[in-house]
Amino acid sequence: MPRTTGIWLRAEAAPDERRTPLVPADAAELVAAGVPVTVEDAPQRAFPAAQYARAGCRVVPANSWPEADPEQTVLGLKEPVSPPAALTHQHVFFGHAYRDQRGGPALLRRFTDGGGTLLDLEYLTDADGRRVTAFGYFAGYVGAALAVLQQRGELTAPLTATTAERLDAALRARQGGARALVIGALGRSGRGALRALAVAGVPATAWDQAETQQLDRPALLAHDLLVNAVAPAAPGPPFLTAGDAERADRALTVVADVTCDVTSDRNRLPVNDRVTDWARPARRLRGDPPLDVIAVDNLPSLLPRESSTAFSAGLLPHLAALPGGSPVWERAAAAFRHALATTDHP
Ligand SMILES: NC(=O)c1ccc[n+]([C@@H]2O[C@H](COP(=O)([O-])OP(=O)(O)OC[C@H]3O[C@@H](n4cnc5c(N)ncnc54)[C@H](O)[C@@H]3O)[C@@H](O)[C@H]2O)c1
Repeated sequence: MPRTTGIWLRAEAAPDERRTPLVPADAAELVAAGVPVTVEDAPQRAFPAAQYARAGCRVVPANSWPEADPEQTVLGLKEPVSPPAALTHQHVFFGHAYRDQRGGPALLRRFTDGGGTLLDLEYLTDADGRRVTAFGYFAGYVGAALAVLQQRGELTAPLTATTAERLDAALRARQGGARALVIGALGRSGRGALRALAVAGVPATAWDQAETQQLDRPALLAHDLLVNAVAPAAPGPPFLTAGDAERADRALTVVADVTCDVTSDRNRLPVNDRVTDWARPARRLRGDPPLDVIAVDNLPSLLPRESSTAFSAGLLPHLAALPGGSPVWERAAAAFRHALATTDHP
């Protein structure tokens, strides 16, 4: 059963990663509950170290986590950079290592070399298998917002981190002017997308699994915007084909691919085969009529404060339970053990 004597919040390695899995207000709650919290100073984090200090956390230099007491749990969002290669602690972060993902075996090797444990944030689930916390809502919200702005000719590059207040204001500045379809509308990203479209005054059709069993292609192509927010469990027929893209009578001009499964066999939008980025968020696939795709794979990072606050709120009760262990953490540990046993990681 995973346990801990305290939480050590790492600085993120990526210089443009401003999000955090634990915000100062929630760190204060952990401290008040008797869980010691150590926070690495990270200038790019959307929440200054001083706020953590006021919350009762000990602030230490960035990248000092290898010196953490062995019983501490090291918390972050993405894989810690070397050195050290061998990971000895109990770590909590998104490993993206259990489903044949690139870099997965190398990460698992770091754990077997050091004897540490990964409690992967993606595998923190309740008894029904639902994730206890995720960034999906803000991914969908930002993805749909970018699609609306692109369709209005108002999307400016490069993208920079912003706030929901500013993004809402940009969406409200003009109302309507398009019709949108959200696929995966019942999920976290889908709900976020519907909210952005409501703020923009853009009428939205909501489809989920029931509506894509027999895809109504003409209905799909009659929408100006398409937001793909599905989390496909298996490969399946495309939502949009090259033939659809060639049609001169389509209304569809902007696709926001929140799912971003671009290189996987589950990609339901095979007309696009690559992600876009903050420098060039929209890529033109066809010219006349235009068809643009937005496939940014780190959308929640554009709203670092809001997405961190929501994510941290979901994680807080589980961090509070970690010192004594809980079924959520045990399931994450079991997923790690299963990955170690079934993944070749020479
Ligand atoms: N681009 C980014 O920055 C970013 C960030 C976070 C998540 N994501 C991705 O967004 C996707 C959605 O994440 P989520 O948290 O909203 O997942 P979720 O599980 O909350 O929701 C997924 C929804 O898709 C629906 N769905 C699955 N297959 C479908 C199909 N064939 N047709 C119609 N609907 C279908 C499900 O019923 C569910 O309602 C995931 O692939 C996730 O990895 C992307």
